[in-house]
This record gives sequence, C-alpha cells and structure tokens, in this order.
Amino acid sequence: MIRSERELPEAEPRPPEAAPPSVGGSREEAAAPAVVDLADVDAQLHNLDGGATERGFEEQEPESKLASESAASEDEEEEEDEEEEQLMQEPKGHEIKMPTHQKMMSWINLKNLTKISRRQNVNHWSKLKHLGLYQLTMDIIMMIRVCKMFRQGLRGFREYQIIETAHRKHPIFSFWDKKKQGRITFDTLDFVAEEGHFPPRAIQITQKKPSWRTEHEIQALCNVLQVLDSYRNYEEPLQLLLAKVMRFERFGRRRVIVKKGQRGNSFYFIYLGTVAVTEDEDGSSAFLDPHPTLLYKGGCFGEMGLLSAGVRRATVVCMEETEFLVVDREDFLANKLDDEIQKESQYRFGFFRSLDLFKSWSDEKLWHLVTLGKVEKFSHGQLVSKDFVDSSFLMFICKGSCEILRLINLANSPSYYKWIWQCLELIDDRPLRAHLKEPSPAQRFKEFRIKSYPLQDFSPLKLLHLQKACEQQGTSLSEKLETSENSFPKMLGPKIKSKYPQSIKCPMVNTKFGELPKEAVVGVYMKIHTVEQGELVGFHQAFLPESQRDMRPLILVSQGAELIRLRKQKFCELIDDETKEKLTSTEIEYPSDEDMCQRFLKENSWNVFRKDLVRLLMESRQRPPFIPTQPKKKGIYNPKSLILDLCSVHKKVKPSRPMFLAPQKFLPPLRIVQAISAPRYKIQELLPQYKNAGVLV
Ligand SMILES: Nc1ncnc2c1ncn2[C@@H]1O[C@@H]2COP(=O)(O)O[C@H]2[C@H]1O
Repeated sequence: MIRSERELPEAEPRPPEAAPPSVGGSREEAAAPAVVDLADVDAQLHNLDGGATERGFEEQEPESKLASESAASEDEEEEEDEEEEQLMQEPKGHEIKMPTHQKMMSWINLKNLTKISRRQNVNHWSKLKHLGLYQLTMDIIMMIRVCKMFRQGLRGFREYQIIETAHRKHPIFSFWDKKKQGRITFDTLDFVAEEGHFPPRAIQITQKKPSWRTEHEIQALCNVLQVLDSYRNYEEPLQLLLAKVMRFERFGRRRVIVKKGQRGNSFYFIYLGTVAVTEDEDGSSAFLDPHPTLLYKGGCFGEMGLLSAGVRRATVVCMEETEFLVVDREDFLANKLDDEIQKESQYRFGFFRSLDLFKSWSDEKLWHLVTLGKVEKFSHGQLVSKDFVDSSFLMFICKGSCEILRLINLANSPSYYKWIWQCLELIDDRPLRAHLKEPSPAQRFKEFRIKSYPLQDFSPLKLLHLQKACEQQGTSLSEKLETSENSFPKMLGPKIKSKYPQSIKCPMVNTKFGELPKEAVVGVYMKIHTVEQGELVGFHQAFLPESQRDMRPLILVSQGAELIRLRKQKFCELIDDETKEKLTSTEIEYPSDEDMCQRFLKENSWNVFRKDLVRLLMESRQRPPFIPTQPKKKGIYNPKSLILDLCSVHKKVKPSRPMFLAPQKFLPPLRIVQAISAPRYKIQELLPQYKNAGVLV
C-alpha cells in the first residue's frame, strides 16, 4: 500500500480558541490500536524472552522451570494465549501439571527468588541483568493477561453504539461474569456516540492500516458513509476503494484544515460539522463575514490542490467541531479520483455552455465561472437556503427543481382579520334556522356562504342540489329564487363587521387592524414559484437600487435538485451588458403577501368543505364499530397535523407539550399551520337533503 506523508492539518496555525485534540492522528500512528499494540509487545517479548530464558536455563533453571510450568497449566484454560505459550513453553518436554495452590506457591517462590536474586545482584551484576530481565518479562506477561481479560470483557460491547445512553446518571455499572469468575465493570460513557458523530466502531476500522481492513469492515464502513452525498455519488467499486484507504480526523472550531497557496496532500469528506472556504490564509474572515461560503455534512473539499501540481486555491477552516474522512494524495490519484473531479468540472462547463444566458461568453471566461463553484446535490424537501434574497450567493439549477416558499404571518393581512371574526361569530353553534328566523333556502345559502365559506363560490353545487330537491317537491327552483329579495351574493360577500368581538373570552393580541385571538396569530408557508433546470435563483432585481427591490425573505427548498452556488459579487464581476439585459428580461414578479393570504384562505375553505362533504357522504357507509372512549380534551393547535382549531379558541384547554420539541433556534418565529378549522355550520344545513348522513332525502 502506498503510504502518504503526514498532512493533517496541512496548515499549521493553531487556533486561538482551544480545539479538541485530533482523534485519529496520522495513519501511521493510528494504525496501531490497542489490540495491535499488544501483539507487537508480545512479538518483541518473544525475542526478548528467547534470549532470557535460554540464559535462564543455564543459570537459573529452577525459576524458569517454575515459570514455564505455571504458564503451561494456565494455557490449558486459555486457548487463545498463543503468544504467551510461545513465550513460556520453551521446555515443552518438562511440562508438569500442578494444583492451583502449588501454582500459587510457585509464584511466591518465584517472587522470593527474584527478591533474593536482586540482593545477590548487588554482587553479581551479570545475574542481576538476567534476573531483572526475567522479572520484567513476567511483569509484562501479567500485564498482557490483564489486558486480555479486559479485552474479552469488552468484546460483547464492541458492536453497540449507545446513542442516547440510559446511564447518564449512573454511567458506570458492573456485573459478575460467571465464566471468568470475576466482576466486570464498564463505564458506559466510553461507548457513547452522540447523535450524528462518526460511530466508534467505524473509527476503529479507519484506524487500521488499509491492508489490515477486512472485506467485511470495508463494507461496513461503506454503509456508514452512505449518508454523505458526495461519497454516495461515486460508483460502488470506487466507494469500496475509498473506504479501504480513508482515515478519520476530528478538529475543533477555528482549526485551519487547508491553507491557500500550500501544496495539497489530502482530500476531505465532511462527516459532521461545518467548514468555511475563505480567500485569506488564516481563515479568520469566515468568522467576520455575515455570509461565508460554508460546506456541511456530506460535502467534500480539497480536490483542486490534488490535481496535477495544484496548490490550494482557498483556505478551509472549521466553524465548529468537525469530523472528516480523509483520503491522501497517493490514494486519491491511485483510485483515479482526479478523473472524477475533471469529469465534474467538464459537467459544469457543459451546463453553463448550454444556457442561453452565456451564449456570448468565451470558453476561457466560462471556465473561469466553472472554477467559482461546485455542484451540490439536495434531496427532496431539503432546505437549500433560509433566505436567498439576503444571501451573498446565487444558484443555477443544473438538474431537478426547487420551490420558492414564503413564510407569511397571517395576522398581517386584513383579509385574514376579517375572516377570523366572521368565523368566530358562529362560535355559539346556533342552528341556522333559529339564527335566521326561518329564512328561505336562498337566504340560508347566502348566509352560509358569507359566514362559513366566504371566499368560495359554491353556487353551482348548491343550485344542483336545490334543483333536485325542488323537482322532487314538484316546484321549480326559478320560481322560488325570483321570490327572494336578493340575488345571489357576490363572490366575496358583503363586509361583515364583527358584532361580538368581545364575547369571546380568550387571550388577545393587538394587530394593525384590531384585536385577534392570540391563538389565531399563525404563519403559513406558501409556495410562490418553482424554479426549474437551467434557471437562476437569488439574482432577483439585482440591478435595481436596493430601495426599489423586493427584499422579502424567501426560502428555497429542493425538490430533488443539483445546483451550482456562486458568489453574487464574483458573478457580477464577470457579466457583461448583454448578459445583464438577458437577466433583466427573464425576471418575474412574486405575488404580494396579501394575495397569498387570500389564496391560502380560499384553499383552506375548499379543503375544509371537501373534508366535511366526504365525511357526510361516507360516514354512514364506513361507520366504525362503536367503541366507548373517554372524550379527549382537544387542544387548539395540533402540532402533528399542523391544524389550528378555532372552534375551541374560547375553551380552556391544557396546553399539550409535544414529547420532542426542536430547539428554539430551529423553529420558525411563528406557529406554523397547514390548515385552519374554523367554526362553521354543519354541512347538512347547506344540503338539507343530506340531513341523514349518507342518505339522499
Ligand atoms: N467556491 C467554492 N465553493 C465550495 N468549495 C470551494 C470553493 N472554492 C474552493 N473550494 C474548495 O476549497 C478547497 C481549497 O483547497 P483546494 O484548492 O484543494 O480545493 C478547494 C475546493 O475543494
């Protein structure tokens, strides 16, 4: 196997902040785990002991004989102590079986003899030399035995990776091992792998020399690494080759991993943590830049410095404690990873060349653009950018698509305010007839539309059902409608002012339009656009003065996409007037928050109505067997289905605490809902012919 020179870290500056020590060390250092050390010691002892015992036979025969006897009898109990056997069984032909107490006595004799010999050694330095050596040998053998006992005890635990230890309070436990007739004690914290960290078992494999890794271990490592996008993208044979040669490293915040301008020796996969790519040499700018170029778990870097006589083009610094899997230059080149990198650059070039935007660009200029970014892959639903408007990057979609979302605070919309109070008026759940003093069906329908589904036009549906009902009664619908004083209401219905805003007793908050129940202040994610392959995101209105730009934060979520991220500033340095014009002409305007809020309410009303209707039609047929259950007190907000139930806004319910709550920093600033279930009349009131659910009257 080709060995590499030591690289980690290539850049020597130590961070001012204390960084945890590297776990792996060099492969040469790391390649000798505890097991291997013992074997090495055994081997060395063998040589050592060979000489000692030979001479011991000449000069101190009784001692060596005793030692060999005791060792031989113990070897019968422990088959795997082969090294010790070799060490101790020189006089094989003289093996004597001894009872245990005799063995003990022989040990005591041996010790005494050693003590005596030490006294004698004051006079006979040559004897001292041999006896001292002998004592040392015995001590080391004892040490090996103790280590082996521990090793065997731990073997059962080797396969376990305790992610969340149940023993945090009592991290150390022990049990009586019947076979070994001894108590075995474990400190569970030694085996704890915090979530997301590289598993200790995999670390053990990476600490072995490549030639010592078994096929099974390589496959196991390969499986663990499937979580890394950049690794998974390689063909399987290449993945196995990489798993054979890579080693593990962990560095702390501010540690410079590669330094700009230096010769590159390694290629890095990020297993955990975040690194920043900077233009300066010590990486300090990453901690000052509000939008540094960051690479996360699953990313990789360091390939450019490994390509033919390349030097590092940038500095890479750890933003937090970071775990890497490192491939050294020799292994990188031996596995033809450089070809993969070239292919990737060619792919980027091909992609840019295919865009109409860069038709006028020379190859040279396009290659320059190619070097500014890398292809990043995002899986379906993965967040690409929390706010690409405020970001220093723009993104070209090479494959797949992304959705642009906007988080809207509904309480900022006048339509929402109006809608909430319209709904809350119905909270008493009075029957429609009593409420309206026997109105006509047309009036009832109008009322229904206004109060329950104010943004929906269900007239065709209603008409159809009324027509059928009238036909059954032998009257015509048109006659009935003509007698009613009003025609059908307009799409949005008349403005209804809340008559009883104070009748609902619940915590209120002040908005620009008036008071709203606190629970009703919610946010929704609305999709405002889908960006497809070949399109550019994040360069919206870039040529307008900042005051005229739409600076609302927008979120980019992958729908399974590959994209190239470039710094806006670097891109701006390259573009010419023609490109600018093309960019301006393809710009689109995103809808306003108010428009999106109205769309949400419309969709929500339709979804609620659809559910009610389906329930009405299907209930009787699919009625489940009666199972008496304790009625549960419903919460206002269901965090699982993200539904806000305004029907119980005035009821006192215990706030339900979800078992697992994301840390506050990961939560959006608003409580997010997908749907709002507002007070409304029963759908049977709208469709009297469905009074008995599922049966058309
Ligand atoms: N704009 C960029 N985006 C992501 N990674 C980069 C960028 N520029 C440089 N890198 C990585 O940073 C590494 C620095 O060392 P190399 O030049 O060997 O390889 C470089 C790339 O892997």
